Parts: sequence; structure tokens; C-alpha cells
Amino acid sequence: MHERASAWFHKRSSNWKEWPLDRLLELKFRQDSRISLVIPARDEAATISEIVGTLRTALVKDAPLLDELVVIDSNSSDATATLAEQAGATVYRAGDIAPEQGNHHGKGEALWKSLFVTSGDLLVFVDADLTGWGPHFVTGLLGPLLTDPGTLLVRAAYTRLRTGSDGTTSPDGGRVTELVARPLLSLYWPELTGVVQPLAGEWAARRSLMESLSIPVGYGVELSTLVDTASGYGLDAIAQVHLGARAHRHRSDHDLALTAAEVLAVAESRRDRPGAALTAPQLQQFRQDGDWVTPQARPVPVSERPPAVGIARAEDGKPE
Ligand SMILES: O=c1ccn([C@@H]2O[C@H](COP(=O)(O)OP(=O)(O)O[C@H]3O[C@H](CO)[C@@H](O)[C@H](O)[C@H]3O)[C@@H](O)[C@H]2O)c(=O)[nH]1
Ligand SMILES: O=C(O)[C@H](O)COP(=O)(O)O
Repeated sequence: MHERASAWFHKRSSNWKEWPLDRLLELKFRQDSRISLVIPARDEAATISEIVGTLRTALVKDAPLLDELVVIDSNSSDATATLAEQAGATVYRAGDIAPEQGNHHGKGEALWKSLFVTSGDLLVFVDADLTGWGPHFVTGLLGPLLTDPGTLLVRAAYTRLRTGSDGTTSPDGGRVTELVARPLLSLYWPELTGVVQPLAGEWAARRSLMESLSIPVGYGVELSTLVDTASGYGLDAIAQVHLGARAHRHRSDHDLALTAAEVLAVAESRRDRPGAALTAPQLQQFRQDGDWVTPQARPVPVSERPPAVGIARAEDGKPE
């Protein structure tokens, strides 16, 4: 492993079992920390109730670790918002938050908009499509933030499970991670190659960090926050916590290709290539059509939101 990556890996990695809940509660109350959990969700009716319900019982009702449990509904066309509300989350539609800032679609947009409706000084993000996980994802991620003021960003590390159509699992999930993110880091940011899951959708950060970063509106948000935190604040501002195994709903290769293009676009924009910013790129794909193929070009979302610091908090978008 790259020397700096190896040093970071050994110094800044921990296991979720090192962060027991009672210790986190004591630290939270001693420091008077406020903690917001944010779940970005688009069409996650199959999984949202269980995720919200489990976290609410474990970390709001049984132990007051979370001050807010917020779902940002990202333009869902299913019952995600209603189900999340019924399970006890405070739900905002991304498009209703700070409408004066305009609207984009995408996960990064949901996270950026969450900064306007949450009040925690610590933020934890959890994906809404998880099928193999537990509340220890949240407690583990909070450990380094609650114990070390120099920690700004905490990334989940886990074994990525791949669930087959027959329900069996194998430990080889994470196609974009393995085929795009890891090679990119190895070539351009080798000091970050100790990050086990650079695209993990579960992570935690200080609000002050999140508000200082430019946030891609789509799936580039994990890579951008990683690279920008390291370049702006140093590698040691980042920690990772091993959370065991993680399973989620798989998307098709066809759709993940767009995610891959977004991740590549973020890498391009962060490299020392002034003037290389992409304008309205498209991903060219082909669909099988009888004996031949039909070309299909899909726009690659590359817009970014500016640092939220200094943008006034919106009063709009709050639920009645
Ligand atoms: O427009 C969108 C699209 C997705 N999501 C939510 O974002 C989360 C992750 O989306 P998903 O489609 O499940 O992403 P993956 O295919 O699993 O992609 C992985 O890699 C991405 C690229 O880094 C990360 O953003 C993801 O969190 C990570 O799980 C889920 O809760 C989605 O509901 C939104 O809120 N809005
Ligand atoms: O992180 C990734 O690479 C994407 O979430 C895809 O993961 P999957 O191949 O396990 O569905």
C-alpha cells in the first residue's frame, strides 16, 4: 500500500465495537452535541419503513442518541414519503426545501438540501435501500466524531455483499467501487487508497465540514467529499469504521454506468486540470434491438452546489 495510505489506514481505522452506545451517549451529553440522521430516499418504499423504524426505536426511543431523524424524499413516485412518516421520520421533499435555490435531482442534491432543514452539528447519512445492516452503522460512525475534535469525516468500511436472484450472498458487491472508484484513487489519489469503501453511502460528518464543501448533485458526492476533505483539511481529518457486512438493493449495470460517469466527472473536476470542466456530457450507451442495437445517450449530471455556508437557512419546506 502507498506509504501515506498505509499510515492513515493503521492510525484512523477502528471497529464499531470500540464505540459502545453508553459511551457515545455520555460524550454527546457532555459535549452538548446535537446529532441529525439524514436518509436520502428515492423510491425506497420496500425498505424505508424498516430502516426508519429500527433506527427510531434503537437510537431515539430506547437511547436518546439522535436528535433528529430526517428523510429527504428525492422526487419519489412511490409511497416512500408516507411510509417514512408513518415509521416516525420527519420527512421533507427535496424540492420543497429552499426553493429559492432551485432544484436538481439526485442524491447529492438531497444531502445538500438537508443542510437547510437539520440543526445537528454532527450529521450521519444512511442510504434507504439497505437490506443487511443494523443500528451499529450509526453508532460506529459517530465514535470518531464524538471522541476527537480533529475528525471531520467518518466513512463506513464493510464487506459488500452481493445478493443473487436466489437470495444467496457472496462478498463481492460494489461494482462501481471496484471498477471505477478504486482504480481512480490508485492512479490519482494513492494517499486515499486506505479508504476501504470510498463510495459507501453510510458516513458521518461535522456540519462545519459539509457546509464548507462544494456538493455534486448526483452520485459524485461520496468521492467529492472524500477528495475535498483530504485536500482541504488533511488525511487525518478522515477516519473509517468497520461495520461488518452490508447488503443493499442492486441496480443494473446499465444504470450503474451513469453513476460511474458521475464519479469520473468528479475526479476530472478535482484533478489539476484548470479549464477541463465538463459541460453537459452524455453517456453513450446501446440497447439491444433485434439483431442490432439502438444508441441511447443519457445526460451525466455534473452540476455542483456551492458551499452552503453563508447561504441563509430557508424557513420554507418545513412540514406543518
Ligand atoms: O436521485 C436520487 C437517487 C438516489 N437517492 C438515494 O440515495 C441512496 C443511494 O442510492 P442508490 O441508487 O442505492 O446508490 P448505489 O447504486 O447503491 O450507489 C453507491 O454508490 C453511490 C456513488 O458514490 C453512492 O452515492 C451510494 O450511496 C452508494 O450506495 C438511496 O437511499 C437512494 O434512494 C436519492 O435520494 N436521490
Ligand atoms: O458502490 C457500488 O459500487 C454500487 O453501490 C454498486 O454496488 P453493487 O454492485 O453491490 O450493487
